[in-house]
Amino acid sequence: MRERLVETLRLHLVTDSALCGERGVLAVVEAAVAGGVSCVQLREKQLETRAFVERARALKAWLAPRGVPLIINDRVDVALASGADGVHVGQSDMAPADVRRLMPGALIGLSVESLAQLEAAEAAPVDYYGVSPVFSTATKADAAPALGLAGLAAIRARTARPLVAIGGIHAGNAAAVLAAGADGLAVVSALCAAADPAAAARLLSARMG
Ligand SMILES: Cc1ncc(COP(=O)(O)OP(=O)(O)O)c(N)n1
Ligand SMILES: Cc1nc(C(=O)O)sc1CCOP(=O)(O)O
Ligand SMILES: [Mg+2]
Repeated sequence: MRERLVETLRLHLVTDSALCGERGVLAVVEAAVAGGVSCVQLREKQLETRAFVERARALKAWLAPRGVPLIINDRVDVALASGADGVHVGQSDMAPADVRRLMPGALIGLSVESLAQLEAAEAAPVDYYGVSPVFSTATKADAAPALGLAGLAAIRARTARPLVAIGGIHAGNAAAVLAAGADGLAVVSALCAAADPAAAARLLSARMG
């Protein structure tokens, strides 16, 4: 059960429509999945709700036959309306227990940015943690201070739950992040801003061993 979940979370694409540019989010997702992405999180901070649901439905329709789960960032209503597989929430988003009540079978991810947040989260109904950010990143303006590999390792030592590392991760540091204890990697710019997202995903997968 845990092994299957970890396999699913292994290479997690978090979308950014500005970085995808004129190619569009769906085209970048298609290429990244062809290159080895195992899970997609649709993250839309500006899109109006109706357009967000439509984009989520289009992604779900393309991903489902390929066995790749769709996770929605922040928005349980969008996840429910689109039939998505899960929701990723942060420390100020809807509490995991409330997400679980609304979506009993969903894959629920929670961001943890410190050991204190981890301790508080261990009793919550969460399937995986987003350990964030491991390295500093320009992609999220309000990210917490970087944990570094030592911070990730300290979190690894305190929980058996799957850890998905995020923040500043690319092919050049992927192996080190896994060696520090991550089960999976979540990336935005290394895929969404890549000239060839399929090739970028293949390189990341290769570096993950
Ligand atoms: C896998 C993963 N980890 C962490 C985050 C960050 O979530 P959050 O703290 O809610 O910040 P926003 O993404 O909502 O800006 C994530 N999205 N995915
Ligand atoms: C979506 C997100 N959440 C973060 C957090 O620290 O919670 S960092 C981040 C963006 C990561 O982008 P990139 O792979 O381009 O560094
Ligand atoms: Mg959030």
